Amino acid sequence: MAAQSTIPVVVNGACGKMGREVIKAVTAAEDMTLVAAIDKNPAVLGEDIGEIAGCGPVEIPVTPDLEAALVQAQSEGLAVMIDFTHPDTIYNSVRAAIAYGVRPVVGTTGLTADQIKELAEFAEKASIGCLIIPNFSIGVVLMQQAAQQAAQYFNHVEIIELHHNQKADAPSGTAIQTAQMLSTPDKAFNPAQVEESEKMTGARGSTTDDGIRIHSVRLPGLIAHQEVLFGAPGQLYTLRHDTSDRACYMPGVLLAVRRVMPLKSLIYGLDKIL
Ligand SMILES: NC(=O)C1=CN([C@@H]2O[C@H](COP(=O)(O)OP(=O)(O)OC[C@H]3O[C@@H](n4cnc5c(N)ncnc54)[C@H](OP(=O)(O)O)[C@@H]3O)[C@@H](O)[C@H]2O)C=CC1
Ligand SMILES: O=C(O)C1=N[C@H](C(=O)O)C[C@H](O)C1
Repeated sequence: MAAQSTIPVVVNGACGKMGREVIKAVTAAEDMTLVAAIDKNPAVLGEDIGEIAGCGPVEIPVTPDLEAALVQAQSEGLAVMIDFTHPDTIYNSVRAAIAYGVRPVVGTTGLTADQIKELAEFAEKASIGCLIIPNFSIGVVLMQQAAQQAAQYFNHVEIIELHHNQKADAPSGTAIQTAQMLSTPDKAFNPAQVEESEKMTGARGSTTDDGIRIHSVRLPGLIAHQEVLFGAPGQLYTLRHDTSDRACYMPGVLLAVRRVMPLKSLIYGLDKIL
């Protein structure tokens, strides 16, 4: 069989904040062909997704029918579904893509650890690559790696994530992944110094099994930001990442589309494919 010239791509959640950036990036990528743009907003169904994304007409109408798009993509070669939708629907969409032989590249956050495990088993059985990437920006990977290093030397750490107030899930996928990356067997963070009592529920944030605190802020005016604060007697070490434009995620998204093609199982995190 002749090698395919471009990667057929389905974008799920195409009309959303991330979806519109992805449409611009995919249509500009020479090695990818946009096959379908899926969204559920009735007001935009049938409209040209290029017009909605602001990159000019691309003659792909917005449709709500993910399954038909997966069938079409699969018929055009080894295909990829990029998903930026909603925590409530992402599990079923990933299962559907794998069932149709289409490789999922998942930016949508909010999957539970159990769901990720099940999807990994499903992808493994189907021998289909799948990437779940809580954050596609290189700056966040570097912040997480610096935090991982610092966690070897500090016993006290709290994460503050700050996002726009349209965000459905809390804490952010990035904060959860960051906390996971700091975990090592046998280490409990933030050993209590006094007996604390919360006078308002949630004042001290949520706590991971190994004691890392995560605090979530939601405000208009924010995009996506995270601080990792390490404390020790006499010093504070603060790492911070700020997103000022969602374009920052696109190099990571396009890299993930290329990297998922030869995979036969699920990988979690951009750091694993750089
Ligand atoms: N991994 C990463 O680097 C990043 C991840 N994200 C994550 O991506 C997700 C989307 O974020 P964002 O773009 O800001 O959100 P938006 O709400 O702006 O966009 C989501 C889009 O998906 C549509 N949608 C929701 N459910 C479905 C469905 N079942 N089928 C088809 N379309 C659907 C929405 O339609 P409607 O408006 O009608 O609901 C909307 O158009 C979130 O989970 C967010 O946390 C965001 C930024 C970066
Ligand atoms: O909803 C967002 O905006 C973002 N979601 C991701 C997350 O939950 O970590 C990635 C980034 O923080 C932007």
